Amino acid sequence: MERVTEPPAPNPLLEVRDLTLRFGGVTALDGVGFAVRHGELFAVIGPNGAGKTSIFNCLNGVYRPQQGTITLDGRSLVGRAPADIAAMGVARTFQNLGLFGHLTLVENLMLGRHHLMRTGFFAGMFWWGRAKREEITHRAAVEEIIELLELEPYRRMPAGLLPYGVAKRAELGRALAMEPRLLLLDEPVAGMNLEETEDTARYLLEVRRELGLAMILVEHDMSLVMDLADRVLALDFGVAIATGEPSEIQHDPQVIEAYLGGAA
Ligand SMILES: Nc1ncnc2c1ncn2[C@@H]1O[C@H](COP(=O)(O)OP(=O)(O)OP(=O)(O)O)[C@@H](O)[C@H]1O
Repeated sequence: MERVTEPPAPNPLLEVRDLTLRFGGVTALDGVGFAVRHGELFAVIGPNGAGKTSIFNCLNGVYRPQQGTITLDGRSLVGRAPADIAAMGVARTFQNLGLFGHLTLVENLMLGRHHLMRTGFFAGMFWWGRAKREEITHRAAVEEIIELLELEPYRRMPAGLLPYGVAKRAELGRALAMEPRLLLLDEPVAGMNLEETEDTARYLLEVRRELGLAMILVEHDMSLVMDLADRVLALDFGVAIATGEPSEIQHDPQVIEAYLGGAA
């Protein structure tokens, strides 16, 4: 299997080099390197077990790689706790929803902004005016996201009662409420029907257009990846086998072999 390494990109937002992660005898990631540019929609593809989720877990501090470097605007992420990495601007949506079912959609989005809030509960008791002003600012930011994702009709509904496609969109909203610099999208259309998938594609394009946010997409739906991504990294058995624009990746012999080999 031939390994690819990208030539260094000028001023990338995220730079990953030589990332290696092992679980006992299993090498989940084997010297993986790639860079994500500011505002780029970057996709990671690969057959089951290729290492896609492991990359996300290394990026957000859930797993600590044995080797390699990860930098966000030049600052190292390796060894930091997930909460610190989130505070540095890396947000993630989950394959299984990460919403609080008994809280309303607005409350879930407000929670997404928690780390941006300066006034804690006790300070709020003494500095009531400041806390109130802060809440108004955060409310306004949340309302902008609700408008961007066309979630107005569901504002006061408990998240647990939202239809599936809407709940996934609400989760995207919660991640956006964190005002991230890099958004990790973990299978955003898993379990969706065609209409919901098309809607999600539209919202993701809208988010990129409106917010210019860099995103990494892990997704099994190849047509979505090929439609949305600026560039794609293909993994197989933890090794980066190709990086390039969707049209190049689609015709890459190693990528075709990885997928067809898996299906045979
Ligand atoms: N916590 C863990 N303990 C042991 N092995 C693990 C662990 N997490 C992942 N692995 C192994 O690492 C390899 C990569 O797994 P990973 O979940 O990253 O792949 P994936 O590409 O996300 O797969 P899928 O598309 O099925 O979600 C697999 O062989 C998997 O069994």
